Amino acid sequence: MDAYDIFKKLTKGLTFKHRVLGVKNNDYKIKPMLKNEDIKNDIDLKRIEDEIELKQEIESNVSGSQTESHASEESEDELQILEGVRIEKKKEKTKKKSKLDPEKLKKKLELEEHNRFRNEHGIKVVGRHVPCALKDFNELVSRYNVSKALVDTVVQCGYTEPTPIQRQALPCLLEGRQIVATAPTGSGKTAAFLLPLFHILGAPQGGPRALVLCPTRELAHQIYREALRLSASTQLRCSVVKSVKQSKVKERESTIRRSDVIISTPNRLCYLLNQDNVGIALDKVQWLIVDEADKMFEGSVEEVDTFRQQLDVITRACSAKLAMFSATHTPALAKWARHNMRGLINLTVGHRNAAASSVQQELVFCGNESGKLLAFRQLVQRGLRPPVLVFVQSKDRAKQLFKELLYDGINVDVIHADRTQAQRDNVVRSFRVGRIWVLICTELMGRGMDFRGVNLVINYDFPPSAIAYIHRVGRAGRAGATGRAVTFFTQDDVANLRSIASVMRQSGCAVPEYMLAMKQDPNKRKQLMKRALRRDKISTVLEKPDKRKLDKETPDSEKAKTTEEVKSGKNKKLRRIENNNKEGKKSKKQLEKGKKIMKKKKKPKNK
Ligand SMILES: Nc1ncnc2c1ncn2[C@@H]1O[C@H](COP(=O)(O)OP(=O)(O)OP(=O)(O)O)[C@@H](O)[C@H]1O
Repeated sequence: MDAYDIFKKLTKGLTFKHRVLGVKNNDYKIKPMLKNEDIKNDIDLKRIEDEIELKQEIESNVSGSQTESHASEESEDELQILEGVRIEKKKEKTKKKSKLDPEKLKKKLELEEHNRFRNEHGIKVVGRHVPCALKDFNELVSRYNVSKALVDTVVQCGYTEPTPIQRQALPCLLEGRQIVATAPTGSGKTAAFLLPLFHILGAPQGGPRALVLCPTRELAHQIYREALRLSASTQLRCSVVKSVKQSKVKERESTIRRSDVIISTPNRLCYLLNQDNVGIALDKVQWLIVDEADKMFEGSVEEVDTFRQQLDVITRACSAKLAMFSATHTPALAKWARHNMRGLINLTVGHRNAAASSVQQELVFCGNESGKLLAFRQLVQRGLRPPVLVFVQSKDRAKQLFKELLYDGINVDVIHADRTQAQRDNVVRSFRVGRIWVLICTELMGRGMDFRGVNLVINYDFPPSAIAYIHRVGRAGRAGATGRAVTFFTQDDVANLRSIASVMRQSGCAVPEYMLAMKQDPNKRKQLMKRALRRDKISTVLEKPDKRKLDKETPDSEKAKTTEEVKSGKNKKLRRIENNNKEGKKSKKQLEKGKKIMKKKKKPKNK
């Protein structure tokens, strides 16, 4: 009888749940007390291991529960089976038993249920002790003691059930957790941050006690309108920081002091904070909400007077909790949040950095600038269903396109930074009520703007980045509606074509394979982020070609020909002057010179 046989006899009836020797989490451990030189026994132990595994497999197939009871019956702490080989019962066994504690099991099942619910709504969370998502708005009353009147107002606004971002962001903010929330365009992020504020602030006290920052004045006004709607049942005072002319500074100061919630661009608020004669204190601010948060971290750290620096000024002026919201997420935002937000919860709905799946997207190759105008007019001919948003890359191009379309018989208007605030407000209002069918705009309107019923977005100029694309096309297909986005592109736009094609593919739209396989030049893409591409003027009137562009694009042979032509043109001119001189005719310059001399001569000497 060898060692293996003895071991087999002694361990009859015993079950080894996991592999023994060298494997973690085993219930029993064989502690080799052998000297290193005893190799034979070592080999035996290996064999024993394999045998035990096999036995265990067979036993568990016959009766799973029986094996459990066998193991539990064994009360000895240690089994001396061989000289030098000892089986030790692991102390962790009692711990494992406690895992089956009914309380813990209940909690575990509940957690699994919450995760399943989140998965159903495409919600992903990263963070510690994340509050569970809301089933419906009434839960706000039962779980968080939110006033019934506030919940009723929400329902009156037509919000019958919470959107996924609202399901998860509302409990987080109501439990005082700092969050970075990323959810698709048009998915109700505004209400997701306004509602908890109204509950937390309770009765009006002034302050201000909550700040909402966003990148544009238009968006600030839109958030303000939504805040007025949702806070109708409360006495809270919400204000938007309007123009900050020197004459109005004092007026703004008192409005801010009396308000509970302030909505502003970082720029305007910083301007007021920097005024010597203005005493705005942000020390009472409890919550700082940043909408379109990733926009605040665009550009490099070295750049001056950026949103990032303005945000730093504001966060230093108040010791508030932070919540960041956007449809897109960037590494710069993630880094800042990691360093500045304690107990952070990262909350994502759907795919990060994806276009809204409710928007049907297509790419149209137009060849060149005149091709774009032609493609646009073809779209109009086929019939546009207003309201339509048309994006161009600069205010000059917005003006040019407006001039072209003005007489095309469509109600068109334009909005850009060169228009006065009153004009901009007027245009937005007219577009909302349907007086304007086609609105030409720049990146100014790309983020956050919520125009009900926009069913077509035309990217007349290719977006400078995939992030800009996601926000632009997200002006259509909002709040559960469907929409369409058409993006024109020319040979000049290939730098960003692949990334935008990937975004389209991710949201389920058809894109040609070659676009996804294209090489991308990261330097060119970075340049495009800083400075927009130079494009030919939008015009049906033939213009002189841009000489600089011509020089770049014309091949050398062609260039030589062109230079020859220019030279011969110059020579022709010279020849004409020469001929004129020969014939005794004077050039214009010569005539003017002569006139001046004559005038001098005519001046009276005795003055
Ligand atoms: N629970 C809800 N049920 C129905 N509609 C809702 C709900 N919550 C918000 N909405 C509506 O959805 C639309 C889009 O909301 P909102 O502007 O807040 O979107 P967003 O996520 O901030 O979009 P963006 O990323 O473009 O800024 C609004 O018209 C709003 O009234």
